[in-house]
Amino acid sequence: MSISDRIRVHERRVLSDHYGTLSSTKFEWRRDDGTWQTQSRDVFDRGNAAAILPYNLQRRSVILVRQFRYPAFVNGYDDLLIEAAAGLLDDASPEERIRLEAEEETGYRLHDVKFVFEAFMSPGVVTEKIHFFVAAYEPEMRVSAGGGLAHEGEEIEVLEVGIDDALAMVADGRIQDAKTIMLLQHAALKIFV
Ligand SMILES: Nc1nc2c(ncn2[C@@H]2O[C@H](COP(=O)(O)OP(=O)(O)O[C@H]3O[C@H](CO)[C@@H](O)[C@H](O)[C@@H]3O)[C@@H](O)[C@H]2O)c(=O)[nH]1
Ligand SMILES: [Mg+2]
Repeated sequence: MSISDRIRVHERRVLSDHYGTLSSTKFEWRRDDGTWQTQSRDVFDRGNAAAILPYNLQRRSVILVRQFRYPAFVNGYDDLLIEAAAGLLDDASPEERIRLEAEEETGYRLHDVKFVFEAFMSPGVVTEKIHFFVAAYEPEMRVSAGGGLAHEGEEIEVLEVGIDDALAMVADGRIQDAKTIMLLQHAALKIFV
């Protein structure tokens, strides 16, 4: 099924074109009763991304990262943010990108990575879709300290956390990043059973 015959795009203006593109589009949407309604929406396009949760069943642990996020800070989160490792795809495939990103940020060179689902994270405003992965890890897969790219401003701490502690951190607000909560809940439902 396609809904493309319900949309007539009239005008798209680029408001900002820097790390991402912010545009404003005027379009008509054909409502259920058949009438055409004019709407305007601002849209931020920064490309798509991938995120991963490395897990170890024997240790009942997961690997997370911790870093400064200015948008969260400016919205009242006065601490470093705990997240699953993630990165923008640029032009790579999600699987290719997430292996590189996992190693760059966590220092773990993962073997099999498994795709679990994909999701729009803020579909009213942001075009971004995140591709989600999980991967089993062993301590000896750690080949470097990780930490991200300092020259890009990244300063990433690597955390090995018990799954029960991580879920408690979701419950009490110490973990507030959506992609991380989604992956931890997936792990609780499908991996640590
Ligand atoms: N100077 C500058 N650099 C930027 C800007 N935006 C991004 N960058 C650079 O681009 C890098 C992107 O790093 P990635 O690891 O590829 O992406 P990410 O920021 O971790 O994004 C992931 O997490 C976000 C927060 O949850 C997600 O929003 C995003 O979808 C993705 O999953 C940043 O470290 C930073 O160096 C910007 O506006 N200005
Ligand atoms: Mg990242």
